[in-house]
Amino acid sequence: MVDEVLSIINPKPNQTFLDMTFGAGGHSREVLRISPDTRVIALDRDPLAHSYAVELQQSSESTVLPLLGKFTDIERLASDVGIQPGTVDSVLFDVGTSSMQFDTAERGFALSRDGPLDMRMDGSRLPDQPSACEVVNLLSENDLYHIIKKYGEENKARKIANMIVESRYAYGRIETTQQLANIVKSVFDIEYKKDKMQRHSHVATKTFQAIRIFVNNELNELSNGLEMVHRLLKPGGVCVVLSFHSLEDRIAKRHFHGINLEDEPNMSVRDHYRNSKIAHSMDAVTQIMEKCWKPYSKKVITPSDSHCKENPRARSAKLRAAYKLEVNKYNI
Ligand SMILES: C[S@@+](CC[C@H](N)C(=O)[O-])C[C@H]1O[C@@H](n2cnc3c(N)ncnc32)[C@H](O)[C@@H]1O
Repeated sequence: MVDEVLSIINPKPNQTFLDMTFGAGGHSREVLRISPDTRVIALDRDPLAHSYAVELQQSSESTVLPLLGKFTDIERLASDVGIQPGTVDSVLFDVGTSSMQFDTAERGFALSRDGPLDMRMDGSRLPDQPSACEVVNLLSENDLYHIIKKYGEENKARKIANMIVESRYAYGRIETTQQLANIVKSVFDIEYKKDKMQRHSHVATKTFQAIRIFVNNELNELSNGLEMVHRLLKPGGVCVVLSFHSLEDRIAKRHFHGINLEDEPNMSVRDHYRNSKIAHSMDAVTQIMEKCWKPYSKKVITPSDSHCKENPRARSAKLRAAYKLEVNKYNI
C-alpha cells in the first residue's frame, strides 16, 4: 500500500519524515524519490536493516539519519542526532517482520524453513533479550499457554503448551523451527487448515506468531512507540500505521480513536459497566486518548481487490493514520 502511505505522508522539501521501520528501505526510498529534499530519519532494531540505512545515507545526496534501536529508544536516539520534540512532520510504522528476516532460515522466524529457534529482530545485539529457544524451553506450561492464547489467538493453546512441555521431558531441548512446527502439528490431525481468508496456512502459524510477538515485545513496543512519536511530531503532523494482523491494528485504533470496549478481547462490556468506578476511569482514558489524535479516516483502510490479486501477501494489510492535535495530553 505504498501509494496510500505516500499520499497521506505527502512529503515536501525541508520536512522531516521518521521511518520507524526502515527494513530494506522501500518506503524511505519512495519518499526521497518524490521529495529528495525531505530529511529522512531511518530507525530499525535489526542490525542488517540498519546497515542498509547506512548504505543509503552514504550513497544518497539527500539527508538520511540512520538510527539503530527499538521504537522505545526513539526519543533518546532522536535527541542524540539533534531532533527536538515537536519538529517531525510525518511518521510511518510498517510493523511486523521484514522479508529479509522471514526469508533467512538462520533467523528462525519461518516455520517453512528449518533453522535455529531464534526470532530476535535485534539479532544477538542485546545480550539480555531471550531467544525463541529460551522461551520455548524455559517457560512454564501456564506461561506458554498465556503467550500462545494472547498473542496467537490460538484456540488449542492449552493443548499446544502441554505438548511443548511433554516433548521437553521426553526428547530434551527444542532447538529448531521444524521441531517446534512438528510438536504443534501433533496436536492437530491435519497439517494445514484454512484461515479466515480461506488460504491454507500451517497449523503452527499462530503459535510461531505468538512466540515472535513475545520475544520482541512487539505490542508494548508499538503502543509505547506511538506515545513517543506523538511527542516528536509537530502539531498537525501525521502518523501512519500499516499492520498485518488484528492485534497491532487494535493498538493503532486504541491510540487514534480511543478505546471501544466492544472491541476489547476477553472483556465483557456489561462486566465493566457493572462497576461504575471502572466505567468512569475507562471513560477518562478514552477522552484523554481521543484528544491526542485526529483520525485521518473513520474506518480502517484496506488494499483494493486488484492490489490483492497482484500481491496476495497484502490481503491482510490494514492502514490507519492520524494527525497530532495541538495539545499533547500524554504529557500530563
Ligand atoms: C515490514 S518491515 C518494514 C519494511 C519497510 N517499510 C520497507 O519498505 O522495506 C518491518 C521492520 O520493522 C522493524 N521493527 C519491527 N519492530 C520494531 C521495533 N520495535 N523497533 C524498531 N524496528 C522494528 C523490523 O526489524 C523490520 O525491519
